[in-house]
Amino acid sequence: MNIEKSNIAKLPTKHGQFFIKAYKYNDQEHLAIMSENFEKIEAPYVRIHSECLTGDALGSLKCDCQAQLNLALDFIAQNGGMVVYHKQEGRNIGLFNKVNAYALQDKGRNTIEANVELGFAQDERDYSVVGCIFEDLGVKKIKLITNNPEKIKYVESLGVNIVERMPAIIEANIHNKDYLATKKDQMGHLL
Ligand SMILES: Nc1nc2c(ncn2[C@@H]2O[C@H](COP(=O)(O)OP(=O)(O)OP(=O)(O)O)[C@@H](O)[C@H]2O)c(=O)[nH]1
Ligand SMILES: [Zn+2]
Repeated sequence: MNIEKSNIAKLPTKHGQFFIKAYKYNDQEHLAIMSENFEKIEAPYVRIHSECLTGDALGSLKCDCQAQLNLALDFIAQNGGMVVYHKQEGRNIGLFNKVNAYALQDKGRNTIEANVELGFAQDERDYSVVGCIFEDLGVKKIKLITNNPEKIKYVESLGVNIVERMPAIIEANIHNKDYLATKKDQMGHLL
């Protein structure tokens, strides 16, 4: 396992106080964003949040990422847990390719068709760093915040016990309703 771990630092945010720890893994840098009481909780809430610069930072309405991230940070600051900021932008095709995928979506392709037309699978994410982060932080039992069955499957494959699944459902808008429908109908998301 080729993983590099940073020291832990404090991160005060508008959502609450957190600690952060960075990980370098296969040329990508990821973050564990932990509530202050994280280590004392037997089954912490965990959100694995895949990077979406257009949503997370720019407030794009084409997806539900920023709202999900805000929901998770607010909830975890209050209830204890961790957000893994999984830096696999665009379901791991990268920002450049995601912009090209968006350009194809402007011409009528859905989120899956656009990926495939660019030569990618519908979802190129690899969650193995999440397993390394769980191991590093001694995570054995969690309450997982997600609608994505692939994330549930991955966490279960680690032998980590999911004692509860908390949905992360955001109200649709006119820009993301087709995207959310594709996730539900064709990607099996629990929406
Ligand atoms: N390639 C591509 N990636 C996208 C698109 N829209 C969002 N993403 C990326 O998809 C990832 C988020 O995936 P989502 O399907 O919203 O959510 P999820 O992480 O699979 O599941 P949840 O845990 O339920 O939120 C982020 O990496 C986004 O950058 C798109 O149209 N094309
Ligand atoms: Zn997004």
